[in-house]
Amino acid sequence: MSLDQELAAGYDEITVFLPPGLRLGELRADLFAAGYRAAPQRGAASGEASVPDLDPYAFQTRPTILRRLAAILAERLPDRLDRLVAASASAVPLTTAVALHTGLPFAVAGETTTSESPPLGDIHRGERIAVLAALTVSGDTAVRTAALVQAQGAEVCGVFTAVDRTQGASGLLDGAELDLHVLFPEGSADR
Ligand SMILES: O=C(O)c1cc(=O)[nH]c(=O)n1[C@@H]1O[C@H](COP(=O)(O)O)[C@@H](O)[C@H]1O
Repeated sequence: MSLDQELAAGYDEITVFLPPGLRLGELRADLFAAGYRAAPQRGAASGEASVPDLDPYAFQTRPTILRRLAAILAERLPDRLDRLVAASASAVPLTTAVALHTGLPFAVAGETTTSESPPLGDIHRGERIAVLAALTVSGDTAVRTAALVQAQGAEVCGVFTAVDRTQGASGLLDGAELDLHVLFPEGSADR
């Protein structure tokens, strides 16, 4: 059975009959299988040990994955949150899904976002905000987004990412005094 057939046949609802560990394990396998599939191999041309790219759109554009991801991430958000902010365009599908799941409004930061051109959508002074990413690598995008949110006078209550490629984001966010919450830290076993 192909990945497409398996995902189409599989349930995508959270069910009380599935233990949480199994639920997470199945989502992890589906997410990485979809994310690596179409992605090019970094370093392959230069002869270095190749590391596959992970395409955040490939796993977020499957409703069976996105719906479960949003439900699980929503459970991990802190209480008394006022808003979500997507750290980049590639975090918009996940942020939209979590917003629908929780009822929280959201704003979007993009590559062109600067202090003169703040994230799209409302952000109000004093709000408690979670920054959402589909994927963190160096953590730079998340840190820049958090700084822009803070520049609007809002409080960043953590950065939540579906996947961290374990290539430095936790150190960078630590240095910026931001809490990084990772659903799936990428390991060699995921490839
Ligand atoms: O830029 C990357 O290194 C990257 C590698 C990869 O495998 N997949 C991938 O999506 N990216 C990009 O990495 C961004 C986040 O990178 P950092 O800002 O370094 O955390 C994402 O928004 C993607 O645009």
